[in-house]
Amino acid sequence: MNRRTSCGTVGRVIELRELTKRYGRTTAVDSLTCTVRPGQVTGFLGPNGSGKSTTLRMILGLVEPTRGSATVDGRRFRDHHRGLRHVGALLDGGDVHGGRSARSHLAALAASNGIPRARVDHVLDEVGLAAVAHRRIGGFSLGMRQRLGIAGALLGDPPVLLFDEPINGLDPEGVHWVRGLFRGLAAQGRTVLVSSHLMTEMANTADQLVVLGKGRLLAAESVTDFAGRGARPTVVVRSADGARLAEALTSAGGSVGIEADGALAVTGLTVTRVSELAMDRRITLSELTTRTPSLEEAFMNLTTDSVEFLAGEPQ
Ligand SMILES: Nc1ncnc2c1ncn2[C@@H]1O[C@H](COP(=O)(O)OP(=O)(O)OP(=O)(O)O)[C@@H](O)[C@H]1O
Repeated sequence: MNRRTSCGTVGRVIELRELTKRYGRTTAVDSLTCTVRPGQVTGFLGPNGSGKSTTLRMILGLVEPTRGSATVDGRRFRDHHRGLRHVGALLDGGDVHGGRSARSHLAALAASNGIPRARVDHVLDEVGLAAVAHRRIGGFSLGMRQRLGIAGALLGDPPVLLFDEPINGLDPEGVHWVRGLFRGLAAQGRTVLVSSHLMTEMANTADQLVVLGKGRLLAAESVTDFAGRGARPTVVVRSADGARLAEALTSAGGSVGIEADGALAVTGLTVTRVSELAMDRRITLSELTTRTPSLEEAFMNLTTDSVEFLAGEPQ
């Protein structure tokens, strides 16, 4: 990657304090308090409609909070006077003038933000659009528009970067590229906040997670801690004497479910305890393993109660 490590790039802390936005009777963001730190990629996760975009817009001063505050480096975005040179953002990749070329779009953005023109070709190169820089944006694929939006965010070489659903429309090569880009930006000491409604997209990219459900903070912790807390490991145990085993496990305080293939799925007891209980009763086991929930399962467990519409639910 051909990036300057310039700009005295000391990343900046984003602080959200009791941040709240109401639209009529809808509370889009509800008393959100959290800190997003430099030098790491923070995944901003939540189901559709959980308030991610509204939060990003409040950080950028595009939406006025009903209550609370969103600051970068201790000040509101609009008090920084450095615009795109302070915080770069991809909000909606499709939201550009289709009649312009990629280069003229970025040149106009550079001019209105006091950014040197040389940055335009630099970022076009960085996002892989140099060869199509002269083409009209109207003919761009969704993936190319996303890349252009990312170029716009990088244009001011800012210490703070916000990306709203940046992976939408990117092909697998694009997804791989964008992950490396985010990690590289964080390694340079920048603050990188990336929203997504899919945990799988964040699992290999983010160091930290901020998880929202119906506008409320559900979790703010490292990916590793999140993976460990989502649900307790399940002990999977199999025996020809399943009914007697299930009874022993239940009376010892375990919760026992029966899998489609007849194995027992036990929570609330360690694998050692399950083994002891079987031995005490001389029950022979044909399988004894533990299953740790995937990040995706942990995310689903945490957010299921806060999705706006569940499949199959009457609307
Ligand atoms: N301008 C608006 N007027 C009224 N309601 C709004 C407005 N913007 C957002 N909302 C509502 O606020 C809630 C949060 O929306 P928001 O777009 O911030 O969520 P999100 O997590 O970004 O969702 P998605 O992943 O679908 O983009 C939703 O219920 C949405 O309908």
